[in-house]
Amino acid sequence: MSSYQSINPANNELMKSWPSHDESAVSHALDVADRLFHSSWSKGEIQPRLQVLKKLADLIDSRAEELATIASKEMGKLIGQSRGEVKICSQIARYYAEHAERILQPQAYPSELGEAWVEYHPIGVLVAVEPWNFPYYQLMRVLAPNLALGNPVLAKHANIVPHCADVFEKLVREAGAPEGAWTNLFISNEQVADLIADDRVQGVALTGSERAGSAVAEQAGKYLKKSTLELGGNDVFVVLDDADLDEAVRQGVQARLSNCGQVCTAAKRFILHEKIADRFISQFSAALSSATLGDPLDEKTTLGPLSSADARDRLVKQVDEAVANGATLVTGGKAAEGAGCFYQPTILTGITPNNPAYYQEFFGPVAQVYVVGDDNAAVALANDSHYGLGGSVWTRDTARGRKLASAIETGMVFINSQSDTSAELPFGGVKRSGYGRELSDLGIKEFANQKLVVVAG
Ligand SMILES: NC(=O)C1=CN([C@@H]2O[C@H](COP(=O)(O)OP(=O)(O)OC[C@H]3O[C@@H](n4cnc5c(N)ncnc54)[C@H](O)[C@@H]3O)[C@@H](O)[C@H]2O)C=CC1
Ligand SMILES: CCCCCC(=O)O
Repeated sequence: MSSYQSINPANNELMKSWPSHDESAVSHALDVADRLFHSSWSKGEIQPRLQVLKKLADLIDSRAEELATIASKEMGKLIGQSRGEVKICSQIARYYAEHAERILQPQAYPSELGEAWVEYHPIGVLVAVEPWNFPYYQLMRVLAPNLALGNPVLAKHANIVPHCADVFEKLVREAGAPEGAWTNLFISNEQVADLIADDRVQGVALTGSERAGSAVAEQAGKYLKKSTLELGGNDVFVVLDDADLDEAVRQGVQARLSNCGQVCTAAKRFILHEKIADRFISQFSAALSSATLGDPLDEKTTLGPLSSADARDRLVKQVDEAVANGATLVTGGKAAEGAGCFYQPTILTGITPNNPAYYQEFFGPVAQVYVVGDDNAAVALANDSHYGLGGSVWTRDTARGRKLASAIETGMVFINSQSDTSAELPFGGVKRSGYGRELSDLGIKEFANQKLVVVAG
């Protein structure tokens, strides 16, 4: 039985099983990608590659509804949120089409040795290992900068979103990219490891769990290949005593329930100043528990299913364990009745450091709520985490917000906005949230040979 299956998590319907790629198919894909890297496509003028990105952005826009529906059916994202994901994918393609040539211009380095500059060259074939939660965006974050730079990519997508993986590859080819520029492979973890070990592969980008990140980074390290990791997060949503409470509640609900909470930068730990905590919890709980669970294709639905039965079962176990270890359930706390992988929006309070939940990421509609007495306590709690991805701070005093943003040990902090992403801004974290940055000028240089050239003076 193929390990790549399209199963609708809203009703558990098996829509399609996808055949895996065997050794000869993988070997062929690597041969073609490596030949492409050594061709004028990768090493020549950038503009032909940027034209492909422009065309890709237009194609995505023209097929947005079809693409959004495929994603919502395959991993349960609300149709409106899938439309938003498709939109940002064309934004990323367009951003690099318009800015990559400028970003990759040689950079002068004044030096006593003579005229010196750094050039940016592609390094070769990359492997991309990506998760199901943003089935197109996670692929585009690797494709767009590396197609602009000239690195061919072999992509291994999550096993539960093969239709998204397949349609993405077809779009890239339809946009004019040659065979080998982006190749989707329905392969096993072992086949990924073999690819990373191959001399023709120069790097690997992964987004996913710590478990996957650790395994892939270990293999990359063993074979001295560059890697970037974007892993889990346990991001804080800090509400200070002078915050616009209604706006903080409104965005807090979105930040926890969007994509059924399956977002690495979702608000997961709500840290509330004691002066506003009761009001926030009351409004937040009322709003969360009024979510409309249902088919993600129904515009009236405000909370879809988790991505799979496994994801739902993991969350059930995690919340039960948190309560068994002393957490208080304010609302929710159970899988929803009926078919599909639904889970009730949930709030947990009273989580003490000796509760396993204290350091755990809840990858679903489960909010951990903590109450603190001042800003220093908020920062100390925020930083008491194995993760360091994103976070947000809510206050009417921007200087106060800036101070906390700088003190919180993560890769990204938003003030008076839930975490977000945009092509021109770097994305990534520290600690066990991984390393490296995607998007922006930083993302396109992660897998570039930043070559120094010096003309002796
Ligand atoms: N940072 C993020 O955006 C995401 C984080 N996650 C985290 O991962 C957890 C579990 O979600 P999963 O879908 O199971 O993520 P996962 O980490 O298992 O899957 C991510 C990708 O890595 C691949 N993978 C897993 N183990 C691998 C290995 N040993 N070698 C090569 N490839 C491997 C998977 O097939 C998939 O393509 C979530 O609870 C969440 O904590 C999941 C999705 C996105
Ligand atoms: C809109 C936010 C995108 C987050 C992508 C992630 O979960 O890795």
